[in-house]
Amino acid sequence: MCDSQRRSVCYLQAYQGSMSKHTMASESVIQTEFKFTGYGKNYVKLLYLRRDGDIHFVKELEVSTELTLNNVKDYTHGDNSDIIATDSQKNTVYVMAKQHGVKSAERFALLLCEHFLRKYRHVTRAKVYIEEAPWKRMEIGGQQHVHAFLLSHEAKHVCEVEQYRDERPTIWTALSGMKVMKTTQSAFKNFVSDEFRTLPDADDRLFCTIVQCKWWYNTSAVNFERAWEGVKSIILEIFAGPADRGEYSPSVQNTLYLTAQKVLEKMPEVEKVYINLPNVHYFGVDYNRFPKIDFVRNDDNVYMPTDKPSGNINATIARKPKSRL
Ligand SMILES: O=c1[nH]c(=O)c2[nH]c(=O)[nH]c2[nH]1
Repeated sequence: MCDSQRRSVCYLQAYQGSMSKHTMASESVIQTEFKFTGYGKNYVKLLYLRRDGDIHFVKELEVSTELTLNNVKDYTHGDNSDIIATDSQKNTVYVMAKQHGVKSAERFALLLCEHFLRKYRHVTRAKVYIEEAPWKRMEIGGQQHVHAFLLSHEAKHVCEVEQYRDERPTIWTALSGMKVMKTTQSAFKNFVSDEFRTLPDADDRLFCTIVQCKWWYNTSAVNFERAWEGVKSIILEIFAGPADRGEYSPSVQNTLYLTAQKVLEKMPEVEKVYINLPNVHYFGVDYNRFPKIDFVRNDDNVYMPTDKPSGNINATIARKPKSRL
């Protein structure tokens, strides 16, 4: 059981323990223990528009809320008197967006958690998960448009804030669905050579992946928008290397590690990073299988793109605690 679950069980057990015997609905049937409860509204859709003169800013979000209460009488006794309806949670999202604006998904999630904990004393935990639609300002004639936007499918930005009463919030952000490819400067060789191996050593191969990266902050004093763009740039720079010559990768594993290391080096506000780099395979077509065709000899290559199976390579890497010496 993780720390946060343990905390919740304590809250719930404290309440169960304080209930008088004759109110324990389940007593005559079976003894039960609540491990966890949570309820909220999923995917509340919201478009926030801010006008700064002629220049407009948009944030389109899907917000999911979840609350845990200091009692379980709604579950055990059908007593709804402490329930903050999921409908009211949805309304809260719209009210807070209008009152405070949406500066970033993370800031808005922090604001909502704080609000739920401050307003309702019987809420012991609040969690807000947000997915952001990737609107980008249009560029027309090389100039940024003041009020026209294009939905970019480059990468998805999601985040989650979870906060227990009297504790600091835990905040993570993720970037996902970013498909990248390089056509050289990737190799894979010298791996286990036994009776199961058919894959030859590759000195020069094509490397394609769909990046998923999730990172945990150690503070809320962060420019979240800039941090997300910062992680994205690091991922691209490590993957691609310098524009004129690239960077050699001996394996997906090594590229993944170098990326995580750079994120932790460049961003002191990040404590831990998870990266998943599926190895999306492109198999070369074997033209020796067409002996009757006289092929033009050239250096061009033809591949068969495959979506499944893909290699699954991931790691979670954290900052090492400083030794006290
Ligand atoms: O970079 C790679 N890592 C692997 O673990 C692996 N396994 C495989 O078949 N191809 C690759 N490529």
